[in-house]
Amino acid sequence: MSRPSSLTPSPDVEVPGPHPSAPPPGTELGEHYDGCFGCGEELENGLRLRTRVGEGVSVDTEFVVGPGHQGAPGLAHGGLLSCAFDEALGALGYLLHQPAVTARLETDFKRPVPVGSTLFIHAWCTGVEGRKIYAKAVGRLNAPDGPVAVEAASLFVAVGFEHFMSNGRPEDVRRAMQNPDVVKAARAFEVNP
Ligand SMILES: CCCCCCCC/C=C\CCCCCCCC(=O)SCCNC(=O)CCNC(=O)[C@H](O)C(C)(C)COP(=O)(O)OP(=O)(O)OC[C@H]1O[C@@H](n2cnc3c(N)ncnc32)[C@H](O)[C@@H]1OP(=O)(O)O
Repeated sequence: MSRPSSLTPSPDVEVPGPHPSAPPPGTELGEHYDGCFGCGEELENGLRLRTRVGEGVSVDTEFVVGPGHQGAPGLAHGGLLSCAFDEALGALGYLLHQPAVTARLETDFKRPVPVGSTLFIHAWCTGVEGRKIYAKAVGRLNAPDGPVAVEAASLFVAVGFEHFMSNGRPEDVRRAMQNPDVVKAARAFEVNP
């Protein structure tokens, strides 16, 4: 099936503000699920990213690149950098109070990212059209105003909670639903698990 390739919304699209009950700027969002490779706090080999709410529908995420994240010797693996961006962009759904999944993610690698560096990722929503949530992100080296190393653009598609319930491996879904934090995350989206 052919898909439109653009990751840019129509010029007249509305750029939404945060949902009235979205957490205020500065709030740390915490993990949305302990098995998440991007944000799971206890996941041994995960990225363990922490994300803070920014102004409007935006977030800031820091990725500390460690020796377990290498592609070439001493340099971050591009796929893991894309993963960090997927996580940061996905967190915008919290501010819109809308569960959503990545449909497209485009990543531009502009500079090498060495092990030991911190990538400061800023992600923001650029528009919502029906179920389609457009967003962009930029990653800067070692400081929020450091040189740009990575840029990303994405299209997320809004889904209902049943997307996770009916597509996830049943034992993982059952285990997740026993975790009060996941139930709390689901409630934060005002969906009924
Ligand atoms: C029980 C416990 C649960 C715990 C959970 C707690 C809450 C957590 C909530 C949130 C966590 C956030 C976590 C962030 C982590 C990172 C996010 C990820 O990595 S997500 C994983 C990777 N992504 C997928 O697995 C998607 C797989 N794809 C799909 O499921 C479908 O393709 C889906 C939902 C994306 C679309 O399918 P359709 O059938 O619902 O809808 P259609 O009609 O195809 O698309 C809707 C519109 O979007 C466009 N579209 C869809 N895909 C497109 C594409 N690839 N490129 C361009 N446009 C596309 C279409 O053209 C259509 O546009 P027009 O409305 O007609 O204008």
